[in-house]
Amino acid sequence: MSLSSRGDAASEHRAAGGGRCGSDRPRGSAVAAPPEAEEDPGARIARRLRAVHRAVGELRRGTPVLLRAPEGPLCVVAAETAGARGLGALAAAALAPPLLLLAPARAAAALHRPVPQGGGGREPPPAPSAGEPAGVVALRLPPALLSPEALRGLADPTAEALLPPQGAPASAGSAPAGALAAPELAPGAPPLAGAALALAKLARLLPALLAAPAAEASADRLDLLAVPAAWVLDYPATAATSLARVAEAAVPLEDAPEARLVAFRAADGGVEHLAILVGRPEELAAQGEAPLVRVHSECFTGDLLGSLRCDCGPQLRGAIRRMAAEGAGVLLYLAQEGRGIGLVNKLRAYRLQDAGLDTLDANRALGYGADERDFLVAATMLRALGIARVRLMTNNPDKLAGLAACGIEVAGREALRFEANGVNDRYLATKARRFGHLLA
Ligand SMILES: Nc1nc2c(ncn2[C@@H]2O[C@H](COP(=O)(O)OP(=O)(O)OP(=O)(O)O)[C@@H](O)[C@H]2O)c(=O)[nH]1
Ligand SMILES: [Zn+2]
Repeated sequence: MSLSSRGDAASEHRAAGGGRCGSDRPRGSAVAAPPEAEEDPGARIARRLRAVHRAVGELRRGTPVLLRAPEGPLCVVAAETAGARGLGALAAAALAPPLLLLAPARAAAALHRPVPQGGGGREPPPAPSAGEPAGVVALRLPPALLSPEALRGLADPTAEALLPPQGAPASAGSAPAGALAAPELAPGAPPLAGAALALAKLARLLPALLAAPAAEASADRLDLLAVPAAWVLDYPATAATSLARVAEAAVPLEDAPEARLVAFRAADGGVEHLAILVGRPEELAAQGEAPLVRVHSECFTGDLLGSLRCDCGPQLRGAIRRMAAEGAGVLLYLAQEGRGIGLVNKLRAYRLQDAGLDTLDANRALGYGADERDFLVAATMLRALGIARVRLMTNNPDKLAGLAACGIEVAGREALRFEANGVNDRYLATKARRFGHLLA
């Protein structure tokens, strides 16, 4: 069986960078890591991961963070969570008026017009979005838009429209709203804009941040967390390769009484991923056979609630049943909700889909890539289980390519298709047409 994807239906998503392994970000001077003293490599990795993890927490709390690089720090606060205190701290740190950093699709919506390719951004996008419509766009905001409510409206396409199209009357007799309080395209984005957006994505927030250059001393002066931009960009790959087994127990399942769960955790104590082992797949692997493997991204709505919007629930149960029938298999249950954008953003994407966008364009309208996952996490877990060859249960050619790129030999593909249910028809059709899924 050919493992390559259908040549005639090369998906635009894959052309945009699907199926990679870990970070392939360019290493430019703008994000070079600072020199570090001699340190045990494990301790160094854990320290870097922890620093990024803490920065993620600060953004989620609405507190600014200082991104460090040789060019000088950039102070950023997330548009979604910034309150008056966060904006005050950013203003106190700022050496110049702040800019709003957005993904191109969101910037175009905020400006009510297309943005030039590259959008004035000077830095290539970070790894999770490599190949997506490029760049980060910076907007200048008039003072009226430097409020928490206005920033949330600019960041969130599902928020009530705060800004009528430029020139459209806000209400009878008043001046055009756009003339009073419209964002403007800035000539360029700051050098660390890509790292800023990457940090917001790690926080599973809308990728929209207010950013200003700051002095090094502002970290101490204002008690702000500072983290090297390079560590932010490296976080997904570093976290994935640091995964280690932390717990294991037998968990008999309705469909597979001989099941065990193995939990994996990254060195920063961050998000945990699970392997569900049916039978003894490690023994098959030790004998040189390729066990059945499913790489399943978490879907709270489909897996747990039985949502009809997707096909995740039937795929989860169906894969476990097939493994039980065959006597062995591994299902990796990865904490990659919503193809890596998180549950809150997936709900937002559903709102946009209810308004007419498909699943791919909805992600982009939020400022995310079509698929933010990479499969280094899965490859690391499989290797830790002693499994280097697999028969992969999937319809997604990116998973085949992604695992192979991470050094796992994909000896075969097992389709995992379920009939459309009357609600998910368009979703499945989009997966086939725009992601190149093998659903025919
Ligand atoms: N962003 C977003 N995520 C979705 C949507 N519908 C389902 N998901 C998420 O998509 C992920 C499931 O995708 P998958 O089933 O791995 O895998 P796949 O890419 O479809 O490939 P298969 O292996 O063939 O199933 C889960 O994390 C779901 O939460 C959607 O409309 N938008
Ligand atoms: Zn789902």
